[in-house]
Amino acid sequence: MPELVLHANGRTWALDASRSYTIGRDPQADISCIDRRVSRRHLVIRCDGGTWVIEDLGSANGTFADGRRIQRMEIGHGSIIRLGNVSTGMRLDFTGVLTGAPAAVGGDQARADVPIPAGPPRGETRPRARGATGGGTPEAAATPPVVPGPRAGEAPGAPTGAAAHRDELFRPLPHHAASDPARAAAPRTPGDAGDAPDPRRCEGPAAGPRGAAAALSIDRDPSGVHPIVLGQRLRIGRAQDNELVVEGPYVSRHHAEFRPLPGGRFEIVDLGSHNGTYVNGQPVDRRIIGPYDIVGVGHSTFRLAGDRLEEFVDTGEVFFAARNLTVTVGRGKTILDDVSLGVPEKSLVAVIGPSGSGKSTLLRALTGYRPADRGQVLYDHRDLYAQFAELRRRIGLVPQDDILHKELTVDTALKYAARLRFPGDTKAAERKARIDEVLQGLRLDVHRDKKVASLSGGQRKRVSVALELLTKPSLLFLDEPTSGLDPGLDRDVMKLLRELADDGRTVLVVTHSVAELSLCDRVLVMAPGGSVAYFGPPDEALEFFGHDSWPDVFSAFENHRDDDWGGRWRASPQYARCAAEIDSAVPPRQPGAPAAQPPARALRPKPQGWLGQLWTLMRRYVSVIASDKGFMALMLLLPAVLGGVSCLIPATFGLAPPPPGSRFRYNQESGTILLVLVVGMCFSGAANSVRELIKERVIYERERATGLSRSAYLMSKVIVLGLITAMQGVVICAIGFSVRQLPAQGLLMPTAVEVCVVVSALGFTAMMFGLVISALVRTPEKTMPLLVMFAVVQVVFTGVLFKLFDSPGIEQIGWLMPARWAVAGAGTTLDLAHTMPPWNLDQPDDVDPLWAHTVTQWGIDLGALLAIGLVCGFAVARLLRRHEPEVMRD
Ligand SMILES: Nc1ncnc2c1ncn2[C@@H]1O[C@H](COP(=O)(O)OP(=O)(O)OP(=O)(O)O)[C@@H](O)[C@H]1O
Repeated sequence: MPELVLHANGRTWALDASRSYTIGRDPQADISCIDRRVSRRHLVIRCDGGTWVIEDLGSANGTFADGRRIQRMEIGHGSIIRLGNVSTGMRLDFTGVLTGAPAAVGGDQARADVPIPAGPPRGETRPRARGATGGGTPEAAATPPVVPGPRAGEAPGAPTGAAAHRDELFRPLPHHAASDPARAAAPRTPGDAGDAPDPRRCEGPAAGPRGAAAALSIDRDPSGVHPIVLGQRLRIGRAQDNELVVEGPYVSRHHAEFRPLPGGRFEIVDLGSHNGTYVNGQPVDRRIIGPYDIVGVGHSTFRLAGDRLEEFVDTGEVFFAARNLTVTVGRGKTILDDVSLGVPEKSLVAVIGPSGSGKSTLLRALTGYRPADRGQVLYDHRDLYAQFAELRRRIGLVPQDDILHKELTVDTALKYAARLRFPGDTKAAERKARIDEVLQGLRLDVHRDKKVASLSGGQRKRVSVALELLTKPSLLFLDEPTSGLDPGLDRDVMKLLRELADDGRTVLVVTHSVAELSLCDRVLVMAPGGSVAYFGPPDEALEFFGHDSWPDVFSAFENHRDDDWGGRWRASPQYARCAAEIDSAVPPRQPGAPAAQPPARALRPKPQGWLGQLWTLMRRYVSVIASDKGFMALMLLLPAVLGGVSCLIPATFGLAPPPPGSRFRYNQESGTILLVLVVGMCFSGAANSVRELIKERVIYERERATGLSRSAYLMSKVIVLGLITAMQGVVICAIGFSVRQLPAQGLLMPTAVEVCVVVSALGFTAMMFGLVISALVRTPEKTMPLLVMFAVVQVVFTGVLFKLFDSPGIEQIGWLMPARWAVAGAGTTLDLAHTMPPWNLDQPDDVDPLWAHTVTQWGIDLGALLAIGLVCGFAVARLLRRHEPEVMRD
């Protein structure tokens, strides 16, 4: 059998071909190490049919050979393998064994453990080998002698078993270097795993202490271990009376519970938490947990490990990567072309590029708003798209437009935002404490009582950032936060972002401004066509492009749009360096796994949160309206004026039929007055709502991504606007009827009340039509023409101007018009069919059937009116969907 010698960090093991060896951080591994980049069970070495092979066991950070990530590889004399990182990962050297060299570990032994002083393997300087073949020649290095017995420098009799060397196999954790003064002071050599990271160098996530820690996802060491007592439940939540207290803005007081099952198994049960409990990124109500399942509660994840529960807290220092992101639109036009990047934790990354180069598209792909058609986004090694339901809460996004209601004060706006995002059982004091903390952190506390509208552009941007920071995101994305700001404010905002990154999160900012790029760790330059032209330290970028200034670079993009900028980047040595690093951080894609969207179920808000959301949204909406004095005045003025103008129409008998004995048989003006009132109400109702959705579309889009319920949002609009519109209906009718004579008797109620009910119902339906328009258009300017069109069409279809019934086609179109049913409803009460002159005086009984003076017809007319409103409600819900992040469209 061929034998093999493994050299790692100055130690040597002779491997026995009759057995296999696992390497990993797991104390139970055959060869155990403590490097954080190495997975618990990282790889296995075994002799397969006479050939030695290594096989990666699905490690998080990968196994590398010859600069490439490998899954399985034959190894032999001279093989060099890296664990956890392509260039700085733990190095394993394999060499052959001299004839007669003892194979130290037998099949019945637990571990390979024969240290032998070995010569340097190919290509690397290592301590010289001792023994006859020493001397430093390549040959000598290639055939190191195997010397059984104690390690060099080890006292005879010292333990030589696995336990003895386990902690020494690999050098101390890179991230421990800083806390080890001797090591920290020692001169460093390139490739030393303990090198301090320079995030401005394109060294990838695991290049240094911080990278190593972040690149491990669930594979990192737990931040806490909680013993599980057999047969006992373990409740998780924010409240102190839980067995396991977990802090965080997304954790409910009593969030979830681990419950024992027969056979020593456990299940996780969600206790009706506000933000959900997740298993492997998918929301669950109840699920049996296996050893490989990851349970997510807020920013913490848990894993069962025997009789313990390991907790991993996401403190914000996570590695974020994207690989091969490609977005195509229309008939296959590529607007994002194979974009890859790896962002170490605590980095500030700027995305720049000419207009239309795909910066916003990239941002939407990275945040999961519009997942890429191809490629992966990895958050701490977890697939963001597949686990968006859970991971979306770790991402903050500040869009280009402000995500706060300008009419509110900073304090009030943040209070409502906190109410919507935090669990329903969060106390007001807890929310206030977090708001205070964020405002102080961003030096905004002096502005807290000012209206958002009164703040400068830079301050407003800070408030938007404050809003996002409420929930402590690990990743913060900003879309052109400095657009429209003067250079001073531009610098302020960028400095703020630098501070935020240094504080323990990754910040990625899309910007047009290149003035403050030096504050960033990396810059991603997008080229026309959506490809990457450069990704790396900002101070190397201009040299890479061969220009002296950024305007020159942008001019080059403009003048050579068709050049293969992406190809030039991919052919560069800088790319090779970065790509290898990105690959080293990205676990291989599971075969056949699509860049999937999360299951729809994952996106539904918890039912118990719906009413709370509705209540908060309604209160916020009322606050916004109440603080907008102009809007309030208009709301009162409009019905008053419309009701008033109807009084100007001369009408001897008002809305009533001529009295018996009068020389007039009919009252033509009654129809005209009703037409004015109805059209006035139509216009008023639709005007109330026509801008309401479009004007806060950005806010809705952002809040929807954080879990806002679409139906709660829509309902808040319907209820508040519905009430306002109904009140306007009362005002219109009160003024309009004040000078008019009405028929003495209604069908069910007093005539004025009965007509007023119909007019108010019309206002409601018109308001719903307004919402449809508001959800339909892409810009607020388009609402006005549509509003006017709606009002004019209603005039035509009132049924008062010409005969609608018995007119095939027109009659059926009329059924779709709220004004048609409103006039009909009021007409039944007023008996308009016999008050107005018939269309044909020779046929006085040929009257509109919808105007029949009966209770049933009144009910039908009113019902049809409200049904149209309901249909509009469904239409709005569908249309709203179009403006939501793609992943939220359930
Ligand atoms: N849904 C879409 N359908 C078709 N083309 C699209 C779509 N979305 C974006 N594009 C096109 O893709 C290109 C990139 O758009 P994107 O908004 O990402 O660029 P950008 O770099 O952010 O531009 P700017 O700096 O002007 O904001 C543009 O040419 C744009 O017209």
